[in-house]
Amino acid sequence: MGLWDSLLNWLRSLFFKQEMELSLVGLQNAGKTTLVNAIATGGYSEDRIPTVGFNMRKVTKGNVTIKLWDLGGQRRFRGMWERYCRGVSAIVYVVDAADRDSVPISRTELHELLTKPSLSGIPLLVLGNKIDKSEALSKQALVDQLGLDSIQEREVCCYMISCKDSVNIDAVLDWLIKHSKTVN
Ligand SMILES: Nc1nc2c(ncn2[C@@H]2O[C@H](COP(=O)(O)OP(=O)(O)OP(=O)(O)O)[C@@H](O)[C@H]2O)c(=O)[nH]1
Ligand SMILES: [Mg+2]
Repeated sequence: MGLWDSLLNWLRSLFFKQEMELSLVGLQNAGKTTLVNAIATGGYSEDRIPTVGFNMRKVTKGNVTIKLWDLGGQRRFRGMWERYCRGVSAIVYVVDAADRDSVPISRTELHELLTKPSLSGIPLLVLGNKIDKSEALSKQALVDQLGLDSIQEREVCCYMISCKDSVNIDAVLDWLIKHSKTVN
């Protein structure tokens, strides 16, 4: 980026602050918390520490502040997904694309969530994670198996990512930032 562009960006950031609130949902072990870490610090860990209830993280990227609700994906926590998805700028639904047996359950939970009237119209970003694994589904297979084409009256986008190898994390951030709201 040239000096002139940097200066413009800096001036812009003084006047326009963007803010957004997001919820990350999806089954346990999909990689939601790992994604939050990838976005926040670029770090990756093999540790598996299930989220109990939820965690809130604030991440600032340029002049955009992102408030992330990282929700627990185990069955006992799924009932509270709706509450934490209300009023967010976007719902991010993470799927383990390499765990083929779990995809039908993931589909059911996603469509169940989207029937809630309180969440109507909220943009949906579906992320097929763990594409570094050889058994991961292709994007088209995931889109078909999740029934994404049948979702109406909201914007739906799908990316295949790997938190482990940092594949497409930039594209996710770009999408998120495009969906943030200017607050002043
Ligand atoms: N191979 C591979 N493993 C990953 C990737 N992303 C996450 N994992 C692993 O998947 C496991 C679960 O990740 P978490 O981020 O804890 O999953 P979660 O969706 O937050 O799970 P809950 O909090 O229980 O809902 C961890 O062992 C991660 O290291 C990836 O892109 N590739
Ligand atoms: Mg978690």
